[in-house]
Amino acid sequence: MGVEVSVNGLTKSFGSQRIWQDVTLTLPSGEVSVLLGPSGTGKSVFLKSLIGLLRPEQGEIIIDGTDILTCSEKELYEIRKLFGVLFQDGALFGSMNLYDNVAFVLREHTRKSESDIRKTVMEKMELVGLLGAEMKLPGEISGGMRKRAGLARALVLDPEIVLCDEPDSGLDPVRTAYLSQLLIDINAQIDATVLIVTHNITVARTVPDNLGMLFRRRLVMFGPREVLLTSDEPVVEQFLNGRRVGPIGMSEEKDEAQMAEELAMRAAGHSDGSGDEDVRGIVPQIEPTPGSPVRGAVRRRQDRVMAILHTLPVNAQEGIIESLDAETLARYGIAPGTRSVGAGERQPAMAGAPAAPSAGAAAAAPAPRPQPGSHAQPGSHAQPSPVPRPAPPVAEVPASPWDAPAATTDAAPVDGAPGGSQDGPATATAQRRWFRRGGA
Ligand SMILES: Nc1ncnc2c1ncn2[C@@H]1O[C@H](COP(=O)(O)OP(=O)(O)OP(=O)(O)O)[C@@H](O)[C@H]1O
Repeated sequence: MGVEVSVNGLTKSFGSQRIWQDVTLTLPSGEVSVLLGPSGTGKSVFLKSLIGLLRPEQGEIIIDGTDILTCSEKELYEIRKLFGVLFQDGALFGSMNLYDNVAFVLREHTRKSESDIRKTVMEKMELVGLLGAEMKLPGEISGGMRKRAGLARALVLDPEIVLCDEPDSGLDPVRTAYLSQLLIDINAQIDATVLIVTHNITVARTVPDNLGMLFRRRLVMFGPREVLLTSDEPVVEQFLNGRRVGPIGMSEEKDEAQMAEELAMRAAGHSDGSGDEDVRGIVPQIEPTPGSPVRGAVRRRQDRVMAILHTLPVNAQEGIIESLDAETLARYGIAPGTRSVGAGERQPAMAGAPAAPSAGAAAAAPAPRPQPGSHAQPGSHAQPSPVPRPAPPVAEVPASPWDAPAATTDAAPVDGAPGGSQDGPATATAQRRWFRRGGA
């Protein structure tokens, strides 16, 4: 199984240009995560930081128990061996055929014999559907095939963590759909932890187990896919719908006058650049091609998400519960007809939330609260909101730049019922007991 990547309070600047700050998230072992964000928000910088190619000035990146920002060069070298990276352009050597491009890594970094190298290269070429194209040069094949070749090369050292920088860039929607399927199939095959950076809304909606978004130098949210896909956060809503109206502007920042003008245009019937329909909502996730191994991440993620279900926004809870069959619901002690089990978005964070089954589980909750020893500071996500926004999320949920999470919410009672009715447990402890009993 792939290793967990835990990022705490990470801040990166180039000179006086702050790229992002106080980024805290965990990529759970073996799961697929997508990081979204408008152009220039530092997604590629984030990927490069994870692999130690760039050095954030603050925070921690814990991989396999090692903080790569403070470890020795030798340790970093070892940690890097865990990674396979698919760069935006495939980063293939133009003068080498695909076979040699893939073999290059093995020749450089291992002492394998040529016959062993051949075995591995052909295995990876088969995995990405390129058997028969080994002798072609990168310039002789399509963009989609180049991506596949780049992926074969990324997989050649059997990585435990796979980073993909805009795997869809330059691909048409059909090739993108094939590549999305391939990424899921590969995850099923090798059970690696995968992080994909993209702007592609379809990829974001259909591929990952977890979704996050960078905007205005902050991680707006990170958590189970259902949280972002049902979010009312204006910046998430705008991005997922690909519309002009919203906080994201052409050059990222947008002033109130422009916002007002765009709203007036929309009210007057001008298209805002999106389709008519709001595309938010939980759509089915791509499953491995029939005949592939079962994705180990699915069951692990289900256990993890169900353990934190009560902390998620109500919309996300409802979507998750709806997606489960009666037998699965029963396994988690959720009674038929239950729509949600926690006060979610209408409530502050619950005191002493139940222990998660693994470090990854807790950390993969959206924007976990800063822990002792973490560099993230309470309230550090605070930023004035330029637009009216819906009710604030729970402190454990979106680390939104629009919210100033109250440092004291940990101790606040939860006085709404699971599902938001008025007669439920009055405290977090009571709610936990209620959850264990299987709800109302
Ligand atoms: N090595 C570097 N030195 C100085 N500035 C850099 C460096 N690398 C990236 N930047 C700057 O960091 C910012 C974020 O760049 P990055 O490529 O990470 O954005 P992105 O979100 O991946 O964008 P896109 O979606 O367009 O690929 C940009 O302003 C870029 O110019």
